[in-house]
Amino acid sequence: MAERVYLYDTTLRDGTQGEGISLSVEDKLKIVRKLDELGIDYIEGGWPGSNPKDMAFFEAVKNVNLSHAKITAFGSTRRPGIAAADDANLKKILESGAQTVAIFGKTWDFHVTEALQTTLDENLFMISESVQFLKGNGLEVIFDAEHFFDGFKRNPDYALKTLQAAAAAGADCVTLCDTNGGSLPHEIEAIVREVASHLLVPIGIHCHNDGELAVANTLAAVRAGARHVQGTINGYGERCGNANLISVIPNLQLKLGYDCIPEEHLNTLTSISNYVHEVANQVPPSHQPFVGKSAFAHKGGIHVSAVLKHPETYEHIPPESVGNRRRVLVSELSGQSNVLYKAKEWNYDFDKHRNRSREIINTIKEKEHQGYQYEAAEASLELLVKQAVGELKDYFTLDHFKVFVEKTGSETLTTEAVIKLLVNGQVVHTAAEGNGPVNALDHALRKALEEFFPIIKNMYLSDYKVRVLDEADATASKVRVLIESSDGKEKWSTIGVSTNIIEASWYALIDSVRYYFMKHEDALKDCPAYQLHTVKS
Ligand SMILES: CC(=O)SCCNC(=O)CCNC(=O)[C@H](O)C(C)(C)COP(=O)(O)OP(=O)(O)OC[C@H]1O[C@@H](n2cnc3c(N)ncnc32)[C@H](O)[C@@H]1OP(=O)(O)O
Ligand SMILES: CC(=O)C(=O)O
Repeated sequence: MAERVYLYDTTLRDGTQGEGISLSVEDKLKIVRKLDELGIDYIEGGWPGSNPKDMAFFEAVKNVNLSHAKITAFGSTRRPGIAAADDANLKKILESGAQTVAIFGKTWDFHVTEALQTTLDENLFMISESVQFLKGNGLEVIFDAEHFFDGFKRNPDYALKTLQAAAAAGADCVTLCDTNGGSLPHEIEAIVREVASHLLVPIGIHCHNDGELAVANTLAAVRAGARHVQGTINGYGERCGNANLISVIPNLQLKLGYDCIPEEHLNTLTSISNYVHEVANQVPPSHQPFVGKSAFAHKGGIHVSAVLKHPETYEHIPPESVGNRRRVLVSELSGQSNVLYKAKEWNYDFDKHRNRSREIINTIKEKEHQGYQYEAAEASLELLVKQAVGELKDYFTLDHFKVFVEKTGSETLTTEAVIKLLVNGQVVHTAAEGNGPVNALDHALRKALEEFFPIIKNMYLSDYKVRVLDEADATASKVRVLIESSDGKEKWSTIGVSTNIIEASWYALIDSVRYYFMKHEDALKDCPAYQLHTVKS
């Protein structure tokens, strides 16, 4: 049977020490429910002695029905020179009602003399008396050995004495903290092994990510005997953050064979990570290992060709095991395999030998050379492929458009677009105003098409981005326009490139409309203009 590693989440405490992360009591309660469902053993809710919000959290969480997790309060050892029973922070911990507490104490002699400005002996008393006080009040006590690795490297005897003081006073677990986050995995592994040979009490690990090694250091500690792992969801935390539990968990469970959360919950990691990003108002980093949008996104043709044969050729785990999914990107770095994969994803009957995939890929490479970027505009890519295989319908053809922008004196600027189109052999001529050239073109295009394709009323443009491609050429340079559209249910992205921003926008705009029509061919059957020819490639 797999050995158990206990998970201790500090997103709500150390996580909120990260710049830009602030959680309301309600946010914290939402995250608590998710972490409990996931199977986290301990959830550190905050520091009751720090602020009224954290205290309010401990009050509110009493009404949350948890199936597994223990709510933990955080605090420090007593201040120097006073009795533990008189220490305001320790009293607040008791007041919080939490049954488990993590208190941090100094283990690095330099911190004792410089930060606490007390004696090494007094610090040992502060640790043991604080632990005894909390144990005497019936709490489960985790001692967070702050700066343990830095302390041990400078003065191993004293650092060990601090742990022994906590253990002798009854601490249920001593957690070794790489507080400054600068240790290396081999150091962590050796030091944890050494400590484990001196202590009987369970050992925990708490790593910061200043050397980008928090996850690696956590795994090294577990290999050396730590069985209690602290971290945060998505690695939020002071400075560069904490060990990211979203990465620690699958590494421990899938790679090292430990038992952390129920097997069947592993595939909720992606949704939990996104949920916490959402609650914390953070944009999920697409490159986040295991759960990011790009974590299983294959771009290079060589990779895609192999993944189509055997996914494990370029995937360290099956994406579904953590609730993620494989994606294939098409770009100038693609081979035919990328196009074949996408065609299959779009349910096209596509064959390497029959369907000119070589020509398609060459067109894509040429267009990317001109400035297109299809990985950001899959709807335009799908249109390109569909047209190349002769299946794209000719919904409308442009005869011409004109855009007028007028500004007189202090009058408000006005914009008007005039469009002449051919729809199913019929000439349509319309004009419309807008609050800018693209908006006016969009209005005029809709006006022209509405009579023939009433479903166009269901879609709208939801985002518009412009990027100048050759900045050195200033106003003469090419621009790339990306338009995101939506019908309230789906979203799709289209692209246009030109030296003229209005022309680039037009290309992206008509791709957006053509894509919507293509995806709703069934609904088009009831439209007056549905006798369409296919577009010649
Ligand atoms: C490694 C970690 O991440 S520990 C967690 C750090 N998190 C936080 O600091 C967030 C919450 N903190 C707070 O709300 C406040 O700092 C409080 C309420 C805890 C303290 O506020 P204040 O009383 O105004 O003190 P201040 O923050 O200025 O200084 C910290 C004090 O704690 C003392 N202290 C630091 N570590 C310890 C410890 N392990 N045990 C006892 N006292 C400690 C410091 O020596 C300093 O004392 P001093 O005021 O006599 O110089
Ligand atoms: C306790 C803690 O957060 C640290 O030492 O980093």
